[in-house]
Parts: sequence; structure tokens; C-alpha cells
Amino acid sequence: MTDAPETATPATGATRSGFVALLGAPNAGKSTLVNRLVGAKVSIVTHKVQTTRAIVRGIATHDNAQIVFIDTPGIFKPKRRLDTAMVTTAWGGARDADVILVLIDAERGIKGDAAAILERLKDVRQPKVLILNKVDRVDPEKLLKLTATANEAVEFERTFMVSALTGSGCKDLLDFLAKRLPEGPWYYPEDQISDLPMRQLAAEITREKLYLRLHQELPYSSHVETEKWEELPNGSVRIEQVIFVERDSQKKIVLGHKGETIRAIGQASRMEIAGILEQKVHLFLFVKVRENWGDDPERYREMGLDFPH
Ligand SMILES: Nc1nc2c(ncn2[C@@H]2O[C@H](COP(=O)(O)OP(=O)(O)OP(=O)(O)O)[C@@H](O)[C@H]2O)c(=O)[nH]1
Repeated sequence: MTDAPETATPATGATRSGFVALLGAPNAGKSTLVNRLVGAKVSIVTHKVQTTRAIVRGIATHDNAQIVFIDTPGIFKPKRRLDTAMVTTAWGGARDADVILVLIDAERGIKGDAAAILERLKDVRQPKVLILNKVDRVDPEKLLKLTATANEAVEFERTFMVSALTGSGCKDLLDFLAKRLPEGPWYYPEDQISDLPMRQLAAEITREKLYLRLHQELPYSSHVETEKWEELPNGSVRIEQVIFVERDSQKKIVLGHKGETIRAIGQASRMEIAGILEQKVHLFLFVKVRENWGDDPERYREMGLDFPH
């Protein structure tokens, strides 16, 4: 990774730092785990699969170490161009990392995407750590069997059993990572938890509210962009965002009866953004129909993805 800013804050004593990639099937709990380890909300969690489109990093400081998490998009069988780009980017991120965490939903077990990830990991040289997640839902005997099966398939340095939801096992994982990363100066200032620009984070928050409210009706093809960000003299901020959908019928769903739905989404998003910024927010949401945006190379660059050829 070479894109880190040169403004790191040195801590006293020998510092450690490095990049940790999270690989896992859709819905394995990657975003929940990053949020838990970082201790603040940086990556968006919904119960829909494949919601993490851009690579979002969370930064945890633990003991003397700065741990930069690369929250990869779900690794799954690509169907559309956009999906292919996400998979390529996810594996690229893994190869740049100092440590790879392989997250498996212990309730689902090792099948489908999880099995495919283990298979592909055989060619990856970086140190690998197995994380069995959602242990709050699984009995210990099954966990032991899963551990054995996964370790037969891939050489893992360690296995951790965690619940990203309750936090169980997460401190042990942080302790391990803090010691495992190489010695070196920190990449980011101490108080920084994500290098996702605020505009993009604000768009992610609106996207989360959109999915939480319309999860049944709305396809993944919808997308939110922050188009305007204006700091006003009275200390408040005016934000304009556009929700892009692919069809007129979807636009109607997002607007809702007499604009009820978009108003509720806007209100929930505004409150959360204001909480993070600690300033008053005026949020204006617009809905636009944009067909086939998934095939537009410009969109890929905006999301930090490679356009597949
Ligand atoms: N019971 C339980 N549920 C969990 C746990 N961790 C995550 N979940 C739930 O699993 C679902 C998926 O979690 P995410 O963190 O969005 O999963 P993800 O791997 O980031 O998903 P994608 O972004 O789609 O790849 C959410 O409903 C979480 O609340 C856990 O430890 N226990």
C-alpha cells in the first residue's frame, strides 16, 4: 500500500503498523467485525448481501500498533461487470496486506463462497488467520469440526472464534494482530478512524438508510452520490445527494406515497451524519433515473475499482 498520507503521529516506544485484509463470503460479517474492532461505525452494515461496493478501511489503534483494516467487498461468483471488478479488487487488496483474516460464518459453515475462498487462498503467500464468526449462534462441537476442516484445507497461523455482534473473542484477536504486525511508524494520525472522505461516508450512510427501509423492493443497482457540500457561515452544512436508480418504477418506490419514504430516509441519514460531524446538517435528497450505470467506467474509478476489460 503506498497511498497512506505522510502525517503519521509517532507514539512513544516501538510502534507497529500494517494492513489487514478481511476476506469472506457475502454476509459473513466483515463490516460488523471491522466496526467492532475499530470501535466506531465506519463501514455500512445491512442484512443485504453485497452491499460493500467500495473498499472501506477502518483504523484501530491497540497497544502500540496501528491496524489498518481493508474491508473487501464480498467474494462471490461474478455475473455482471461491476461484480467482476469487485472480486478483482478484493483479491488485489488481500495480496497487498500484511495479514489476511479469513472470516467464515460458523452458522453457515464451509460451503459455496466460503469453500471457494479457501480453495483460492492456497496460492496466497501472506500469513492467514481463520476467524469463525457468529459463534453466538453455534454450539462448540460444530466449531471444533469447522476449525479442523478449514485448517486441513489451508495453513492458518491461528484460529479465533468470535462474535462480531456481541464482541466475544474480539479483544484476543486485536491483541494478536497488534503483536503480529511489523514494527514501523503509524500510517495515519492517531484520531483518524477511516480515510473514507466525509462526502463518501455521508453517501454510504444514506445508502444504508435506503436499504434498511426498502430492502425487499430495491435492487443493488441503486447508488448514492454526494453532489454538493457547502459549509454555511452559521456553522451548519448543506449537503445535496442524488439517489440513482435504474428505472422509473424504482424512483416511485424511493419517493413513496407523497414523498413519505424519501423524507424518512433523509431524516434518518441527516441525524446520523450530524452526529458524526457534530454540526447541524441540512440534507437534500434527489432521485434520478440513470440506466446501465453499472457499465460506466467512470463509476468504477469513483469507487476505487478497476474496470474489467
Ligand atoms: N448472530 C450474529 N450475527 C452477526 C454477527 N456478525 C454479523 N452478523 C450479522 O450478519 C449480517 C451480515 O453482516 P455484515 O457485517 O454486513 O456482513 P459482510 O460480510 O460485511 O457482508 P457484505 O458487505 O455483503 O460482504 C448482519 O445482519 C449482521 O448483523 C455475529 O457475530 N453474530
